[in-house]
Amino acid sequence: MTEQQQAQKITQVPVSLGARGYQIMIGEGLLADPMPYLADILPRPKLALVSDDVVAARYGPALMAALADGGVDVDLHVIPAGEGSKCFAELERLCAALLDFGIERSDLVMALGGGVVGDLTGFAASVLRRGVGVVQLPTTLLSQVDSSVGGKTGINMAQGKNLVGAFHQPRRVLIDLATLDSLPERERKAGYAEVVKYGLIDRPDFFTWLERNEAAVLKGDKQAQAYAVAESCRAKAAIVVADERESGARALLNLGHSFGHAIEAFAGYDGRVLHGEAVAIGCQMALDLSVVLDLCSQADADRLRQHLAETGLPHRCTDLCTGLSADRMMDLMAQDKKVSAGVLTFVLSRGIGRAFLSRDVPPDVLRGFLTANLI
Ligand SMILES: NC(=O)c1ccc[n+]([C@@H]2O[C@H](COP(=O)([O-])OP(=O)(O)OC[C@H]3O[C@@H](n4cnc5c(N)ncnc54)[C@H](O)[C@@H]3O)[C@@H](O)[C@H]2O)c1
Ligand SMILES: O=C(O)C(=O)C[C@@H](O)[C@H](O)[C@H](O)COP(=O)(O)O
Ligand SMILES: [Zn+2]
Repeated sequence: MTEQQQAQKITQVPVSLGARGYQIMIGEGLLADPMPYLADILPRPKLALVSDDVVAARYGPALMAALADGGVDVDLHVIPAGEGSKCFAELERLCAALLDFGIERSDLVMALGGGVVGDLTGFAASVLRRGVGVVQLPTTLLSQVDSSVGGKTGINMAQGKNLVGAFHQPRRVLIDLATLDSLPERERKAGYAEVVKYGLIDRPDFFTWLERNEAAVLKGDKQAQAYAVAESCRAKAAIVVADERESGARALLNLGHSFGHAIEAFAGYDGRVLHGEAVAIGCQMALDLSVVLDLCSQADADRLRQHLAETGLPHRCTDLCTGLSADRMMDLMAQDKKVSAGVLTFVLSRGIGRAFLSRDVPPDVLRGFLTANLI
């Protein structure tokens, strides 16, 4: 770590994937002076920056000025904010803009924004000239703790979330905690659901820490945010390193997502249900289903319910998604990428911090559970 990084209290989390490995750099104010964290990987003094209209307006000018001061000429492409931009039309527009910019195979594209910008830009980078580099500059809590790390990229289809995509690891992830200060409260809470997910998967002590520090994280205490973001990145990196392309353990990161993605697809990607909100509901449903299957104690499922309620996150499907029937939910869940030979691999739980994968959920039990929890 350089002297400047030490002075600025930068936390580094490595994602040790050999030739595809990279550093996650976490600190406050990194985007105000990004060159020290990028100079070693910039191929030429020209790069493409992708953002959404909200983030571009707020953070684009200062970032571009800082890069210009460092001698880097930036070409900005702006997409409309919101989940609706994870679609073929925006992908095509972005690819055309990057080709017009003159993107070369050795170039880097920078994604400045939340998971929508990161997933779309990462996917474009994975296919342009069969693969150009991408740097993630995540500006939402969700993207800082989850989507910027691990290389999953993609777009949505009417049939389901992220059904067209690729694995494409970033070259670097720069997390500026200062950007969280302008994030709307609802978005902060939604991102917090993915933080809670890591506690539920395999970090029970982290879950206990979150129970005591959730208000500090959400209200903007920088020390608490730095710890929560770094611990989340460490949790995700450990799983990604063990199973980069989800042939096994990485599916644990999908805790709550089989239910959550079905809820998002039903709602139609129009902002009515945010990804993190759907994940909060999905995590609660995963633990409640585990109780029904006699795998998890009622006390642990209730502990999660209480934590989500205290946070102000939705935790019942009916909180956000009325009219979704058990049959429709089962149809939507059939599109889950964890389905093989027609059987869905569920992420279930034996308690807080004890998630595991199961292909043994009887369809009639699932139907009964959904019927009791929907509409
Ligand atoms: N690739 C992965 O591993 C992965 C992991 C988790 C989620 N995701 C995906 O991420 C997406 C959700 O990402 P998200 O929650 O970041 O949503 P988002 O990208 O839609 O951002 C949320 C909203 O906040 C605004 N915003 C962003 N940063 C801001 C800031 N600093 N200040 C003010 N406003 C700001 C955006 O303009 C947008 O309106 C979903 O599509 C989900 O599927 C992907
Ligand atoms: O990185 C992963 O692996 C995850 O599953 C992280 C999830 O939070 C994220 O929402 C991811 O995009 C879901 O992946 P998918 O393959 O189920 O679409
Ligand atoms: Zn997610």
